[in-house]
Amino acid sequence: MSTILACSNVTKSYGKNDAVRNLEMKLHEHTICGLLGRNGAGKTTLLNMITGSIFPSNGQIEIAGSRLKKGETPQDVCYVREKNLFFGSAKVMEILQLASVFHKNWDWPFAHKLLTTFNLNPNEKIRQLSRGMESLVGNVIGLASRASLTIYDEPVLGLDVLMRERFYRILVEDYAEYPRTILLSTHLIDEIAMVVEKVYIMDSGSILLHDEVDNIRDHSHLLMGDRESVDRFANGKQVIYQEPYGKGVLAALYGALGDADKQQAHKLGITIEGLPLQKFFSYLIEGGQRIE
Ligand SMILES: Nc1ncnc2c1ncn2[C@@H]1O[C@H](COP(=O)(O)OP(=O)(O)OP(=O)(O)O)[C@@H](O)[C@H]1O
Repeated sequence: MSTILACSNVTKSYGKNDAVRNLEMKLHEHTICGLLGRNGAGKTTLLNMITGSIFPSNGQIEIAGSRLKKGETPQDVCYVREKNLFFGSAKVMEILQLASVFHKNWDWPFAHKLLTTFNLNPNEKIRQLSRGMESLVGNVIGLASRASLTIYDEPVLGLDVLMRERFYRILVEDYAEYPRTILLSTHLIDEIAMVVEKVYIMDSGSILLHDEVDNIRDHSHLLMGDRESVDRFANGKQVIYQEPYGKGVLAALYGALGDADKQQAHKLGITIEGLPLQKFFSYLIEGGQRIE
């Protein structure tokens, strides 16, 4: 599988603060990925660098094998920002017409169909739209562009549950027909767990963990039991977080557990549960461990 995006040792500093620090990241062609991180983790800064809006203080970014130069906007990349930069006085259709010029794979019949699906009036002015409707205009552009690399920063912000589900469904269906690389940055983790194949978890400007969602699901476990038993069981395993729980302890563990482990846990009176992605994310961030 070829690499569409490679960030090597990327840092972006603002004064003494690094918004992104020594970040390494590779995205392969034809995957849907999630970028997760709490407020201020550096996600938007990273996306702005990948899409050429700002330039790294250090390191390099390659898109489809070409090193991104200062002031350059990468070709065949579509960036749907959290805060769109659309002109308020422009009509929805005018915004789409402008976007279509920049994307060689733009699909007009699909764009028209999406306007209907998302209940958007092409003649309405941007300033007359609700927050959710404005997000949807960005999402129509992201979908209809069919760019080799499409990046969404909080694409479902302000959308009701019906529209969120509709957006995710169309994204997955269209991706199946027109495979490309899609990166979704969001705080709504459990929602995208159904959509993405791989996640990148970011904290304090760098990637704490990247893995397939299925791997994370198989490898993340929540243990509950008395402290001594949990400590014994967890010895030699990767504990990402621990806290007191009633009279005992609760521990989040990352790694494969076989039948022998499960039998041992049973003997020790330890209960083991799976962890939803959102919970795994919280424990990983709280524990602050990097997983290689
Ligand atoms: N132009 C700027 N000047 C100074 N500091 C900045 C600037 N842009 C971002 N930062 C800082 O860099 C850090 C990362 O910000 P960034 O917006 O990338 O985070 P984020 O992960 O996108 O957060 P959120 O989820 O809240 O949108 C923050 O501490 C922020 O204050």
